[in-house]
Amino acid sequence: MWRRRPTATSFSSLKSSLFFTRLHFQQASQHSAISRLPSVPPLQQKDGRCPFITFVLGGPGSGKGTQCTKIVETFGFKHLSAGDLLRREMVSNSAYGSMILNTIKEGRIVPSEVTVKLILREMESSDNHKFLIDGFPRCEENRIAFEKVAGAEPDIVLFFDCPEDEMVKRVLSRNQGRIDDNIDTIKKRLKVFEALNLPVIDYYEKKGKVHRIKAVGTVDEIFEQVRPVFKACEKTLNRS
Ligand SMILES: Nc1ncnc2c1ncn2[C@@H]1O[C@H](COP(=O)(O)OP(=O)(O)OP(=O)(O)O)[C@@H](O)[C@H]1O
Ligand SMILES: Nc1ccn([C@@H]2O[C@H](COP(=O)(O)O)[C@@H](O)[C@H]2O)c(=O)n1
Repeated sequence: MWRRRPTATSFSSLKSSLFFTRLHFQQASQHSAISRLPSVPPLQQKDGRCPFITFVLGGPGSGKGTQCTKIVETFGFKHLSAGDLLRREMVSNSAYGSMILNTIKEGRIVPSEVTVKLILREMESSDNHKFLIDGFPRCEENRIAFEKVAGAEPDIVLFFDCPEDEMVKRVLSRNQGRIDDNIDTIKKRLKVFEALNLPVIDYYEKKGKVHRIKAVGTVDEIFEQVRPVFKACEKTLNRS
């Protein structure tokens, strides 16, 4: 369970949904607008612990979800896939349902207000303090909104670096009935990844937080690059 200090800002106190939606469509002006949001004190768990946050990034089909499953098994993290949370919200009779459906179909990015709220709700209801936040932040708006609202930065960022042709091949053979696993949407998702997600990776690279994983080879071979990243921060993982 999580507790926020009394001064922490919640979404309800952040201007309005319209504010975030407008930001989504006005990438150029978003940074100055979001940067005016008040910062909040860092989230702390009920037992006084701070969460260990890993952002898991990479293009569509780069293998993020597959590797997260192995990290959960080996290191006991809680896996939060932003895409899964949005798909669950989409089919839950939520007011956001049709907006999420259309956005995913088009390979675009759902406004941060929605996604950050879903992620924080999961974090707040978890007893775990180690989180893999998979497929988030997808753009600078996501990143800034999370950092402002959660009052936290990731401890580390994993970037699964995979050639485009391999990502396309994997997505097209995933066969899970996803509405965005078709060639037209994949092309759009790849463009969005390059234009909006790579700048986030660059941002964290400059802060020395990115661990770049060459995401080719078998699942086990790739995991052998991932394992030492978490081994190296075992002390921090068990911090109190
Ligand atoms: N190393 C690998 N070699 C071959 N196939 C893989 C590998 N890793 C994952 N896959 C397969 O590729 C597909 C995409 O993997 P996964 O769902 O983990 O990617 P993702 O990055 O989470 O994708 P998305 O962002 O689209 O949700 C899955 O069918 C998965 O089984
Ligand atoms: N932060 C995010 C994450 C995802 N989306 C939308 O969901 C789609 C599927 O995401 P996966 O991570 O499961 O591939 C993605 O293409 C986006 O439309 C989002 O908006 N914001």
